[in-house]
Amino acid sequence: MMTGFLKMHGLGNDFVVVDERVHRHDLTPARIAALCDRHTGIGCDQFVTLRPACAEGADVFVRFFNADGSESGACGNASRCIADLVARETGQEHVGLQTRAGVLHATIIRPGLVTVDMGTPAQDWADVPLAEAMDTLHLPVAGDPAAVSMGNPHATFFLSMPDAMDPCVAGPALEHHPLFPQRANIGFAHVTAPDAMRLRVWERGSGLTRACGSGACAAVVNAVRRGLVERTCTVEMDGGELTITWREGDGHVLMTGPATTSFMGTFNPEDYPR
Ligand SMILES: N[C@H](CCC[C@H](N)C(=O)O)C(=O)O
Repeated sequence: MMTGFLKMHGLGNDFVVVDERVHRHDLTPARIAALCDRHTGIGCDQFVTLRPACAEGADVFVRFFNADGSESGACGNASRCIADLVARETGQEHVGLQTRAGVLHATIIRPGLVTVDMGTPAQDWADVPLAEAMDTLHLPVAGDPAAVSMGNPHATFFLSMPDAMDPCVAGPALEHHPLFPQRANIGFAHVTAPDAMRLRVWERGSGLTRACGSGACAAVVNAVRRGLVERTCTVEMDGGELTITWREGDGHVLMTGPATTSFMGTFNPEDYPR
């Protein structure tokens, strides 16, 4: 049976979205990885499935998979895209997204521009599973990263020079470093003003992407904790900008940016390995 999909992106971080709210499709991790391949599949950074929500306040249950078929608890850019999609279907201004990391609340500012409340960051290194707490001395690159979970594990390196480190060189070794038993998304940030930074992210399971929403949230939280930026900060990535606010009071992280639909298509799952 043919399976329909939507191709969407947030700042060039691109997604194949399969709607399983009516029919389940036979999507194994190997099949997802094959579909994500840019040469022999559809091609995307993340594969997203939609199922009926079963949590209070949620309109849809969203799952995020990386290009290698592994699953992630969070994906900021895809969360904006799915909120935009549900809003277009229902006319709602507020959309609840059930994810593996909890229910996220999104607000449509206008079609194609969405704020997602990414929830509260987990405390520093404590919530990013580490093999040995705080032992960052033996990392393959120089630096003193800060780690935080936004529903998925992130480490941010703060660079004194813009683009001082090539994410494609440093990223893979750090992603797979024994320090991170669940692997990690690795951000390389350079603060350019009290309210602005440049960021590139080597993503766990997907490699270098043009933008990473949860990575931008993590970078701002880590930078605020180190006194490097204000609580509202613009994050410039290769694909464009997000505005991140780490709200005082309840400590929620708000991410605002675009959500774009590229095209619709169909594929036959049986053409891909199971
Ligand atoms: N691109 C996503 C992050 C995917 C995270 C994933 N690579 C992992 O945690 O394994 C974002 O916009 O937040």
